[in-house]
Amino acid sequence: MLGCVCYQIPGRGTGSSIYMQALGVAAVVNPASLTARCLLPSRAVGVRSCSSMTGPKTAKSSLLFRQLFEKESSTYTYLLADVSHPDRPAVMVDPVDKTVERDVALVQQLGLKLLYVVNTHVHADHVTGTGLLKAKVPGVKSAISRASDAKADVHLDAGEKIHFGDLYLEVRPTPGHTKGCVTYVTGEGPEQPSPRMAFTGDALLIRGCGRTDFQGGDASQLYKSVHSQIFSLPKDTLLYPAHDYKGNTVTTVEEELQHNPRLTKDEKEFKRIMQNLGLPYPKMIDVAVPANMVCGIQDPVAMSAV
Ligand SMILES: N[C@@H](CCC(=O)N[C@@H](CSS)C(=O)NCC(=O)O)C(=O)O
Repeated sequence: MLGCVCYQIPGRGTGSSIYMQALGVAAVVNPASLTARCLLPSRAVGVRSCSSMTGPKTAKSSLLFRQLFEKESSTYTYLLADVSHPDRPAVMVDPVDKTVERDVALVQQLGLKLLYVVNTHVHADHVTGTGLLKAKVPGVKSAISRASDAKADVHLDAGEKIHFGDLYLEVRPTPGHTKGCVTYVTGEGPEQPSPRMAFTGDALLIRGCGRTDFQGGDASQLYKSVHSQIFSLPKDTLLYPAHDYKGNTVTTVEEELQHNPRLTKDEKEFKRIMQNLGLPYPKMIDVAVPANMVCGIQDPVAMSAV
């Protein structure tokens, strides 16, 4: 596990809490007081009624953020929570079955209420922890893109928002590594984390990108997805991938626009690079894909005993 020390930095912004990860770059500040608003679209996940949103709010949203690592598959799991909200509601992105005990313990220790476990896509290299988390944490809902065709409690479409307290993640479709890949991006606005943060799954890796040779992969589509949905974000947006094989933890749009050895090329050259990666298939692909199409629950009878 990398960087799980939480620092609270006083005196920044207008009294808001800042939580900073030890090894990551993420420093999340929400300086502005919330004002009366009703931004939730009817398709938003975690919809609250507009009446509960009226009237000025004086509380400030503070993001608690953790980047967690599973070493066998080099997978990052992310935990986000609104710790200004009395319920401390939380969302987990891309958990791994092997580290669910650790993740549940962390959620409990931090006093969080886990609302959603969301996946960026149907992973091919590890079994998601989603099913185990659903069994261990009462009330938690699984979510994945509708385009993935995978089973889940909530199917997400482009532009939908996953709300946790006063914070949210926006769903951006980024197919190409798989047909159902999405990137989750923190909200836009004065009360949302700044800089923004994007959880890119395997669409964008640090100085790389997801392979495109199975699960509906398509190099042209991936190129367009990354350029239109990720590189169009503000330059300082922090990018958090689902994997890193070299010990990196985070990058930015600006860094990848300058230094990504694949995605800085034109589309033709990108396709040529992707056709010649020569990577062996992930060792667990035959187990992982069918398991992840059902949120990691391969045997419902066995799971009911968990
Ligand atoms: N060796 C690993 C799998 C490594 C791999 O193929 N990673 C994928 C993401 S997980 S499907 C990938 O897209 N890699 C791109 C790259 O450039 O490395 C295993 O056997 O599990």
